[in-house]
Amino acid sequence: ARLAYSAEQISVPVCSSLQVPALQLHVSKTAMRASQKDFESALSQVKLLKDPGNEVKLKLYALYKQATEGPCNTPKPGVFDLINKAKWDAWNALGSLPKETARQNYVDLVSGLSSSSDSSSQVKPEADRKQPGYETLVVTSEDSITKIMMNRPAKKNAMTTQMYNEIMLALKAASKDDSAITVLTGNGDYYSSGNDLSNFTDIPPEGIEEKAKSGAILLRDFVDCFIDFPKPLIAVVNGPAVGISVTILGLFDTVYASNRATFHTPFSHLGQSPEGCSSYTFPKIMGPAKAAEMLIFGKKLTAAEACAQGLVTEVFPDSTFQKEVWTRLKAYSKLPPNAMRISKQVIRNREKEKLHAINAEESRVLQERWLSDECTNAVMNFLTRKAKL
Ligand SMILES: CCCCC/C=C/C(=O)SCCNC(=O)CCNC(=O)[C@H](O)C(C)(C)COP(=O)(O)OP(=O)(O)OC[C@H]1O[C@@H](n2cnc3c(N)ncnc32)[C@H](O)[C@@H]1OP(=O)(O)O
Repeated sequence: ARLAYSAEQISVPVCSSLQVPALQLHVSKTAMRASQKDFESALSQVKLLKDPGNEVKLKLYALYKQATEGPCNTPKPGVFDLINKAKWDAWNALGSLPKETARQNYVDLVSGLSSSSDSSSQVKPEADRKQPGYETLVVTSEDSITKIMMNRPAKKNAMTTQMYNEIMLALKAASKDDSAITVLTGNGDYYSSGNDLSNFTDIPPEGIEEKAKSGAILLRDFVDCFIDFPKPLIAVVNGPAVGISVTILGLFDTVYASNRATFHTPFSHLGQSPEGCSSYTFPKIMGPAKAAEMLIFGKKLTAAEACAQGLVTEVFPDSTFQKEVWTRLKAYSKLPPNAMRISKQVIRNREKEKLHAINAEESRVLQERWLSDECTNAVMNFLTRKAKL
């Protein structure tokens, strides 16, 4: 019955009954001097507040009636007269609360609502809301949404070792913060161009084998964070996506894409092999034949194709992408967070162990691939391509 009340249904009767001239208030003279002024000012203030929701409006209604008329003195409305019954119940629940106390409680409630609406209406610029400690990301939390934005637009958000580590940190923090949902997105024209190929040039003194080994550990830890992430995880794919930024999409709960986005995993071209659990999630999502075309032959999909094949949830025109997606996400973020988290667990938990094993295997195979001539030549070709032009 509570859910059946719209804000409008409640607000009309509650607000109209608040518009009672102050002179009609039957309060004692001593109490009047101190708090009638406050009460009157609270009555004016309440009209300026943002809709505080039905529960608060019922409290306000009950306190107002108690303050002005005393204990509930009208017959109980019928069971199907839902709104009037809820109002009557709220008033009746105040029992024999003295009028003065009810008036004071009303004033306190309005004052609390005013200060919280003041602070929530002050929208800070993104720079102020930005969480500190990240160099390759911009991480912000508001409206119960933690947004992790890859922030190397000049390099098409290519993922450096530092970015992998920062994304893991941000995901771990988001899993414990009070946000309901978490979003990964990219700054600039790309979502991400995948692994930063210059990662391969940073060879430690212990040699290339050690580099491949630490790369495989990093990859495994990184993908594990996505497998284990406990809250709804949404990719807002603002532009083209390449390599690992595509493969991990199979571990997200929802993928929204701009119609400018493309999805490309050129592993064979790079002498590499699939990661991000895509060797399992892609055939499951799109069937083995379509998955093979992407993962073995590097076929690039448009956003519409990726959506038709189930990798993308919905595609939006680029001109309205941000507005439409964030409006929707803000609405989703208001859903009960525990229910969303539990639903995700029910959907994902039985696969977790399998996904961890797949991740370990893919990382092991890639570790070997990174030492191959095919991979070394492809990476060198990319890194020297401009010099050759
Ligand atoms: C440890 C975990 C490992 C996980 C294994 C992951 C595997 C993968 O992700 S495989 C996929 C790797 N990515 C690629 O192969 C993409 C390589 N990049 C490109 O093909 C192109 O840059 C492009 C198609 C993404 C964009 O082309 P274009 O519009 O022509 O722009 P530029 O090439 O001029 O790029 C601007 C700037 O950014 C640098 N850059 C872009 N992507 C990467 C990258 N993935 N790695 C390193 N650098 C990248 C590019 O070199 C340009 O830099 P400047 O020349 O200094 O301006």
